[in-house]
Amino acid sequence: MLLADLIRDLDFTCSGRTDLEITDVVYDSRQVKRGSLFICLCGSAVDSHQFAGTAAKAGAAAIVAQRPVEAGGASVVMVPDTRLAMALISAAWFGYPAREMTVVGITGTKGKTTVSYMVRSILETAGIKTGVIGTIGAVIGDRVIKTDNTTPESYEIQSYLRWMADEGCKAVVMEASSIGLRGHRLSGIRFDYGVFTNFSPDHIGGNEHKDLAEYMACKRLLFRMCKIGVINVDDENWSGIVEGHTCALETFGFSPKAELIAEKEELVSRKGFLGVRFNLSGRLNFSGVEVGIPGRFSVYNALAAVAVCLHFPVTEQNIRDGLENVKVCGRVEPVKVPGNYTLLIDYAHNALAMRNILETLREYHPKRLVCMFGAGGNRARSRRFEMGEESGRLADLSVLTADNSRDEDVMDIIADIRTGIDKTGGKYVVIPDRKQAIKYCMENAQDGDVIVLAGKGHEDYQEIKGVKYHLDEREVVADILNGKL
Ligand SMILES: CC(=O)N[C@H]1[C@@H](OP(=O)(O)OP(=O)(O)OC[C@H]2O[C@@H](n3ccc(=O)[nH]c3=O)[C@H](O)[C@@H]2O)O[C@H](CO)[C@@H](O)[C@@H]1O[C@H](C)C(=O)N[C@@H](C)C(=O)N[C@H](CCC(=O)O)C(=O)O
Ligand SMILES: Nc1ncnc2c1ncn2[C@@H]1O[C@H](COP(=O)(O)OP(=O)(O)OP(=O)(O)O)[C@@H](O)[C@H]1O
Repeated sequence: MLLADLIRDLDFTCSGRTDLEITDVVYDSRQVKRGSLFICLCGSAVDSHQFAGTAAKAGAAAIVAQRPVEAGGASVVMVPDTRLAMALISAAWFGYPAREMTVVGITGTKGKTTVSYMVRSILETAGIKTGVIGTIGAVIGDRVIKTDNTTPESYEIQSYLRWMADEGCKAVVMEASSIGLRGHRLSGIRFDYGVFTNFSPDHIGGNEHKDLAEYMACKRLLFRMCKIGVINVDDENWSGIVEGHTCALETFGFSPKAELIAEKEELVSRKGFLGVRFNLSGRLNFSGVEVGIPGRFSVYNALAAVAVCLHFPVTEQNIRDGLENVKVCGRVEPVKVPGNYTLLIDYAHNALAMRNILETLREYHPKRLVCMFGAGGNRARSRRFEMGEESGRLADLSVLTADNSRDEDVMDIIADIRTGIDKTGGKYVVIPDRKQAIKYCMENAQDGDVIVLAGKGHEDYQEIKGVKYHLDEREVVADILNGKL
């Protein structure tokens, strides 16, 4: 592709030729080859403008920069912001794949992943092939490309969008993190729908946001990039989030002022199913809609998903089936077992997440709430005491085992967890081998128990002494049921 075609959407000045053939677009100098276009970025640790000369020596045909650089004979494209430039160049490089699909973006402090999967579940039930890009990875059906970030770098996003369009996806749902929005990872994409789930203090400090105001300002950006904003009006911050919006607005919530309203929600518990049931009114009139994810907040996530899906050719039955059967990999994910108890896999690996999940599950009044977990090695010790305290307080039985112990001895980690549990008088057993701990939970399950395997979620490995061993808890459960373990 010619440099001129790649940069035509940018506000730029160029020294050097623009009729050069570009062989690749890269933003890491170590990957530059002959004919590459190298984009200099100001990162949190490194300002890669310093590598422009090295990139030119390695054969880069052109360099994109936001300040003067030493670039040998390469053409230099000067832009005000190289991250914005990278998003626009990447979109051009991959042939504007977002234009070939209906694009949904989800922002908010909590619920982004869950709403994405709910939208996908409803659309795919209606036969609309849907890709997802978010915390779990770039996903089509069972295929997952793991991502480092909830909202990956713009180049990666555009490459996943190309993959999805080429695979015949008609829609794509993307988690739009505030950091991703701030860093122009989503720039150049015209979202058909932008969703706001909720807003609470999070991601402040360190490399993230300087304060709450900046966090909100970044979330706001989505509603200047989409055609229709779908807004939770029960969240007290909603008007701050849509300030300066350029999209049409649609609303959901329990509030009678919302356009899509939930009513009469109740918790539902039956074998292998923990969820919520509610009625929909306002734009729809459905009674007894069930969502297969526990917690009252599932109603909000479902409302957001339904509000989006109403814009697609979906039937009432598609909505009902999609919500009832939705599964989010590793997030209170039910695993089928023959016994009369419920087995869940969840990602909770700190005290707050553990409290959230255990309090949510307590509301279902299980016979016993059993929590199996460990804690990561080479990480803050306080986390272990706190997790021990939460599980000791909220679970009827804690099964202590290994997580990613890394370089530490698993028994030392468990000793710290026990210190926390001992404060509460909660019951526990210690089974350091994680597979054996799962087996113990299943073999000792009682009718009506809810058992949560906490910590691994969607991960499929266990890291011990520098080695990542394969461990997928779904496979472990299957092996136990098949008598292989
Ligand atoms: C603070 C931050 O946003 N960091 C992200 C950033 O890394 P960085 O700024 O540290 O990069 P850097 O090391 O300074 O390098 C800058 C540039 O120099 C280049 N380089 C470096 C060395 C060299 O020899 N040559 C060279 O060209 C690098 O390729 C890079 O382009 O760019 C990386 C690649 O795109 C990201 O993976 C990384 O996210 C880190 C992992 C991270 O934790 N980010 C968090 C803050 C984040 O983005 N979180 C959000 C929100 C999550 C949520 O809401 O739940 C997310 O979307 O994930
Ligand atoms: N609408 C909601 N309101 C409050 N809590 C929620 C909501 N949805 C999910 N949660 C809780 O937050 C946890 C994370 O949910 P989810 O992964 O969908 O959110 P996320 O926005 O993608 O979060 P993260 O950025 O932390 O990955 C869930 O396990 C659940 O406990």
